[in-house]
Amino acid sequence: MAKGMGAEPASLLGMFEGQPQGMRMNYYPPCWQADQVLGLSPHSDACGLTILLQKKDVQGLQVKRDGKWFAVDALDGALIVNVGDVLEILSNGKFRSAEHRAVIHQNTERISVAVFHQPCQDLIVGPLPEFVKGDKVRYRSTSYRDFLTQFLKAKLDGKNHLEKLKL
Ligand SMILES: O=C(O)CCC(=O)C(=O)O
Ligand SMILES: [Fe+2]
Repeated sequence: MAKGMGAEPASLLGMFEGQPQGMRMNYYPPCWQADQVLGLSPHSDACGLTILLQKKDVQGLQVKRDGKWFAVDALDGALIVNVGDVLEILSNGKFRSAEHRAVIHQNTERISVAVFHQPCQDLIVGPLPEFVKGDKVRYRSTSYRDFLTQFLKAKLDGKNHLEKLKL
């Protein structure tokens, strides 16, 4: 990904190599009021990259693009890769974290498994010079520990937690 943006691969690799990965298993039971509730509120993930496995044939993940929600096909055995907030900050906005949510169904349960690739908790996360180059710095720097704490403390609310870091 770094190469695609004209940066050294080592610039991003160094942030995530050997660092912890978190895993969350999401279980969405059927709900008779499925059209009135969400399984998971809109958010972007507070990590570098997320790799997501969905139970085959049961759609539920939606991503927001240009203000509209789009369903992501649940293909058998396919992994979905989502850009997280840390990658958006490090790349000075060249990569955008994916705003997403999960809907549920009236008669069918759904399961997904997300693996979050995180940087070291002590890392100061801010735009990397290689990604800023002639551009202006677009995000305030913060420690990953603080960013994650704020994210976990607040209710899921789209990309608001990231907006607060924008300059
Ligand atoms: O269930 C899904 O497809 C999405 C899960 C998710 O966004 C998450 O665990 O952060
Ligand atoms: Fe997520």
